[in-house]
Amino acid sequence: MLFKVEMTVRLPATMPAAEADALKKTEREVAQGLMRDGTWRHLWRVAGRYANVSIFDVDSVEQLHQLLSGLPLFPYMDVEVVPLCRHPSSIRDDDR
Ligand SMILES: O=C(O)C[C@H]1C=CC(=O)O1
Repeated sequence: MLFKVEMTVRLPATMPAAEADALKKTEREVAQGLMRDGTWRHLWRVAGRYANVSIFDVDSVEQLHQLLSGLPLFPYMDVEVVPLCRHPSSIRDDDR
């Protein structure tokens, strides 16, 4: 099942830089692990914002929720999830 997920990160201005850097480093490691195993298919920066648009390939909504809520930056994110299905006009065979 494919989902478009938009994550907007809002770290508190009062968070010490070292704590923010550590969270971002751990987040990157988790994200790259999920990208390597194919679960986090795409990760794009939204230009001009501390936000991303991602495509996840998961087995269930529960798996997606578990994954998103386990991200190190999750407590500081606004997350919007949109379910996707194949477009009948698509000529790609990697979008199902
Ligand atoms: O930077 C972000 O958009 C937040 C988050 C998503 C992946 C990652 O490494 O950090």
